[in-house]
Amino acid sequence: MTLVLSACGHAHGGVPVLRDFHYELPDGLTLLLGPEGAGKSTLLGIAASELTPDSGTVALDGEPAGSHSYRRAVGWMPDGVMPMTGLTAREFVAYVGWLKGMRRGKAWQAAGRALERVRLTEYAGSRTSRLAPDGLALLGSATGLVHGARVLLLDEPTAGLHLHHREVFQDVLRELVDEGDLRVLLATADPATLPALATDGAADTVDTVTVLDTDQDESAPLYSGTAEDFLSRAPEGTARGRAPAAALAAVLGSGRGSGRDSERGSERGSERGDAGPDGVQGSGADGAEGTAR
Ligand SMILES: Nc1ncnc2c1ncn2[C@@H]1O[C@H](COP(=O)(O)OP(=O)(O)OP(=O)(O)O)[C@@H](O)[C@H]1O
Repeated sequence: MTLVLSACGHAHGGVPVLRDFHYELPDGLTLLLGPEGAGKSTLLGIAASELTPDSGTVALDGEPAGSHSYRRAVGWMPDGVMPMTGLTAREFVAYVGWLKGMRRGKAWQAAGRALERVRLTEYAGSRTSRLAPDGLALLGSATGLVHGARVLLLDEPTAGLHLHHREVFQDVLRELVDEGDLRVLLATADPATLPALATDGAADTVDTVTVLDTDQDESAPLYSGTAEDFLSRAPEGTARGRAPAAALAAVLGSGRGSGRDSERGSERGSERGDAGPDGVQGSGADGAEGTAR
């Protein structure tokens, strides 16, 4: 099962974000990192067929994005789940299933199962407007799963959550991936989104880390590698808790040091007065499993 973006181009307001972009979603759980404006939401939106690329193709096992089977197979949780006043958690999830083309009865049954998978069964009858932020994040995942998704796309799902709730969310995601035929792509600007990255559980939790940057050549991610390889990019002696942020800074630093500033990157960089990521120069170990360009 493979979700592939081939030669995709997309511009916002005439400024290219992706150009001739190729991406194949890896197995398991992939963390998509990068600073604000790097194009993470754009990539997710295209993969979710919420955005139509200006050029190129998107397909899951040969089924084109936008087709009925593609939409059923790909679940998407956009940045920030808005509760629907008046609907219970189960009604909300069932409603999303119905929007995805399920019959009402099936959507209702599937909503119960989806809530169980994200550990929200006890809140099934609660109004969505009453759910705490962590409950909403889990609810968003349930809406992504209700229609039997094989790919789950999550945009900043844990923004603003306390550490404990991020840990619960991370454990739920890992369980979902380990249960079987599900790939997850989680986009965030914050490498501490999944607490495991800052502990020794990184390799068991995150399968792949992919990095986009504003300054990259838009045809491929700046970096893609295992969690272990990614963390090894942090300068030697970095405390484990700081390793995710330091590794990201190093990867971004090595990309920006390569002198391949894109049109978009140059524009964005000058807009922000951005002189580079925290002054960290990228070097790090050359992991065999990762690619940094
Ligand atoms: N609807 C839009 N109209 C105009 N420009 C947009 C639009 N959406 C995104 N952009 C611009 O495209 C670039 C990529 O945005 P995108 O949201 O994909 O990045 P991101 O990595 O997800 O950033 P963030 O974490 O801030 O959401 C940014 O410079 C952004 O300002």
